Amino acid sequence: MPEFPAAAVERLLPVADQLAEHGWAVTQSGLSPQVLAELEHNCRSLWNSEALRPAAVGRFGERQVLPEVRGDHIRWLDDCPPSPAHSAYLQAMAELQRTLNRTLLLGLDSYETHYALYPPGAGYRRHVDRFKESPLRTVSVVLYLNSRWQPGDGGELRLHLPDGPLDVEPRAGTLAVFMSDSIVHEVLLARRDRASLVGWFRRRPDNPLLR
Ligand SMILES: O=C(O)CCC(=O)C(=O)O
Ligand SMILES: [Fe+2]
Repeated sequence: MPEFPAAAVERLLPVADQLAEHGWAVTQSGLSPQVLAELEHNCRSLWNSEALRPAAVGRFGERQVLPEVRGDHIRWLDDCPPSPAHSAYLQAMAELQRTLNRTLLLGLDSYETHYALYPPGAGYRRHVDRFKESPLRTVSVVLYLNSRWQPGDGGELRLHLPDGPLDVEPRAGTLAVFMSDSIVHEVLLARRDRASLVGWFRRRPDNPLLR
């Protein structure tokens, strides 16, 4: 099995520690400015070419588009053409997955991810990410792609923590990581188009130890 660069693992250990202790961590992704610029460009081009679809809430038969609850537009990365930036992003997420599995024994075994764009006026009301009917999402990850974000642009991620709310600015390169089953969060209304890649590490469906 190929080893990941020691530097990446070293950088991610504090993220694993913080996640274990508090259920959330905010860090820098470690992706180069070129990769971040390409990912931002891809997300905005998909939006401009109407290749993003309004995101739904609920599962299975109950899926509904409710823009007042959730106003982002998405496209799964699996439905996008491969590119060097996508590979770099997925490699960085694989490093994170490996570090979390090694240090916290979370049994993460797959990663699902989509681009998301919140146009002005869009947000996502308070929720947790794990579905009741399909409890596989274990760790949520959001990579922000807004190179020109400024205070006043809105679209902060608000984590509702025991000590009170914590807002994360959606600046390019910032990575928010949190437990999918327990951290209540919301996206505050965006005032400018807000681009991101959102993903979930899932545990395997048939792990007998977790039944
Ligand atoms: O983009 C964010 O900051 C969070 C998005 C989110 O909560 C979700 O897609 O479930
Ligand atoms: Fe969420």
